Amino acid sequence: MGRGRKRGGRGGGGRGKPKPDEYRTDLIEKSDMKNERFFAYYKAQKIIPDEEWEDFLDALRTPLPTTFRVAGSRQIAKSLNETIKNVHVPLLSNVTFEDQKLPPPIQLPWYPDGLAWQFNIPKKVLRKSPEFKKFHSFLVFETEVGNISRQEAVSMLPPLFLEVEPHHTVMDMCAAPGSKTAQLLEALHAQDTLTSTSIPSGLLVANDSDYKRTHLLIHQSARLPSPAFMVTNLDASNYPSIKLSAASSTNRKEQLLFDRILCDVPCSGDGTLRKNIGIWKHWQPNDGNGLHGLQLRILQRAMKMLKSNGRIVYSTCSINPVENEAVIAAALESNPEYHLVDVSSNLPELKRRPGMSSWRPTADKSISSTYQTYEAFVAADPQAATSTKLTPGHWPPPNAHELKLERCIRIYPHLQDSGGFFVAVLERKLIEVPQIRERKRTIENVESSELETKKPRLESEPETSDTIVDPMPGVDVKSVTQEGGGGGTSSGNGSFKEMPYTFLSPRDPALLSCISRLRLTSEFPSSNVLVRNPEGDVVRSMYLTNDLIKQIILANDFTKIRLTAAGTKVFTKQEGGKGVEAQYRILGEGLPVVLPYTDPTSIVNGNMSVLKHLVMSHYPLCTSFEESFRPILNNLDLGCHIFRFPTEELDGASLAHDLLVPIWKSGVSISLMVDKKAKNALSLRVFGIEVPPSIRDKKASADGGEVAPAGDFVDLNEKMESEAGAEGEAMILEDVEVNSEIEQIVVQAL
Ligand SMILES: C[S@@+](CC[C@H](N)C(=O)[O-])C[C@H]1O[C@@H](n2cnc3c(N)ncnc32)[C@H](O)[C@@H]1O
Repeated sequence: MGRGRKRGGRGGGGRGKPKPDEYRTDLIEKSDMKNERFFAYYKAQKIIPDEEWEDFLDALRTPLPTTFRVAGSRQIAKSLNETIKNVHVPLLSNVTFEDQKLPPPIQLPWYPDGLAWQFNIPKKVLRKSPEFKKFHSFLVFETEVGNISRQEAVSMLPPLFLEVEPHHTVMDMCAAPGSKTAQLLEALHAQDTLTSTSIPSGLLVANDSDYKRTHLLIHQSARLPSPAFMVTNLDASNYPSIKLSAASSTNRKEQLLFDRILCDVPCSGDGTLRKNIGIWKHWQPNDGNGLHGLQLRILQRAMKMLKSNGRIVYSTCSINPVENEAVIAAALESNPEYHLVDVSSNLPELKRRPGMSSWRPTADKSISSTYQTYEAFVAADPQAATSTKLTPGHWPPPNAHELKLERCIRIYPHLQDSGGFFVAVLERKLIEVPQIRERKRTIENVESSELETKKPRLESEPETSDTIVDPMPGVDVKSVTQEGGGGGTSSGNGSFKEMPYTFLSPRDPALLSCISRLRLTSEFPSSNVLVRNPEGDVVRSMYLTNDLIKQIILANDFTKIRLTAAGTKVFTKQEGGKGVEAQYRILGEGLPVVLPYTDPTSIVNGNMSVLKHLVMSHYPLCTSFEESFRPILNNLDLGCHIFRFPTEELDGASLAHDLLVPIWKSGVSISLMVDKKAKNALSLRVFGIEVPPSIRDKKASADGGEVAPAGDFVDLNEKMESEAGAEGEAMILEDVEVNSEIEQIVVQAL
């Protein structure tokens, strides 16, 4: 997408003849989908052969089909994909609406393991056809819990070309709203099983310069909780060095370098015309011209942060060579240790066109002329040359053919009914440069590349060799915060108001109580648990990180790297309700992370009818469960437990794999501690029905309030536009709270 400007277009709609208002919020007739500047500019670039021009325009004027990806960890995705293939598609294969046969969803042929789908059904049909309505509900609820991601087909490409593995250190430079971040996280977690999350040795840093948008990244990550994930809020073109712990002999801090970097840079977004139809009205070549400098600086900064033999994927949703090949060419010119990778045999079913080696920029809004060389441009209009942002780097370099720019990938809308897109895969040759010299060069190069200066938001980091306070695991020291390393506070960094990250002592009483409550084994990495306050008080939530993230937090001033999130939340404080003391409970999102360390004898085994009762009722009384299960419930201590429901089929309902859920036992009832939307998704998946509204929902509805709307099946970029004004915190899903007030309502109602 582009720079987050307001756009009215919405995806969906069919290829037939749906009325425009079925998928458009800002009406525009096909005949108005034109822009002479756009036509003149792209004809001059010769981006496609003349004989394809009309097909290209036709595709641009047709709404995009809906595409989605089955997300989540690999095994869960495969299991859900089977459900779509074997249950939903057959049900949708013979559906007619107003005497027209509707096509069922189809798999995108190029996406690995058939995990991406496309369908072309107008919104009206989704609302009115019972079969498609049910499918739509399924998509909405599975999206809410992160098992499905509505995402433009072409936007799924960059993470596939990055080829991330669990041991990789990965950076997503411009990550929000995070659809590609989610794909990268899934690749990092390739070793997760159906029920438990692995702790990768690598990490993913998701960065965005827009603070509000970083909260979308945090929201996204709650869908695939990872101790190996962190979010930063920095200008990617000036990203500071992240330090690792001091090397013991010299006490000098090494720089974190990356195996994989994604540069999905801000762009003019003209490849998204089918969705963002406002671009028809406003498009002009200076959109791309003005972004070239920032795009190049972001890519060049990434090139300095990559390990030898590492890989960078640069992508835009623009078809403008000034934002694409020109950036790649200029970056290769200044970084000769890099080359473009030939990925022509990857994703063989993907229809693509080679990158361009010649193009003709212009600064002229009405495109009366384009110029073959920078010199020709300056000669034609010396004044314009000084007043525009055009540089020689906007043009192809004289050695363009040597750079193998044809290895870049161009996707046009008419090739496979998608958006327009650009991808380039770059690798750094193995070089034997000592890392410490590399770091010095890094800083120098970044500074010298700041020709079109954008005032850096951060002060440059002092080159200190501060001592790191790193407690030995198992040694009972006072809580250690990353402030031990940098001594920074948020006040030192302008508007950055995040709370610090403080690691708990493994003997912290609150942590020990969680460990004993859940009977966690001694392998649980209890020295990697942190809280978000300077004193190390366990006020509300505890987070788990992997070793590498811990190392980074301890070695860096979190305000300098503007660390917005790190690790994943595992335990949270739960007020107990009547007669029950407050205690820490495991969160739904933390359970798969903690499960491998849980003593199996502490897990309570349930069955399908118990599950159904828990899902369909709100805070059911212990006495309302089947008789054989009541003694088990009676024997449980008050508070938090883990229940396991094994694979089973009962009365047409089926669990495809073991299900593990957090449960809370209060004085009189037990409840499933999962978010309302997750509960609905579970119910639809297992029992084929939605959860009936709770008493609280009914009461809210009677009072004229809003009751958990199912919402639309929207993609993150669209969601961004509508939620941009909302406070990030409000978007983070929280588990349901059980409190005495709700308990009372339940008891009264029963
Ligand atoms: C094309 S969008 C990224 C889409 C994202 N990769 C995804 O797949 O969901 C570009 C992002 O870059 C961010 N951005 C713009 N300028 C930036 C900069 N200088 N540094 C870092 N991020 C920047 C914008 O806030 C926007 O979220």
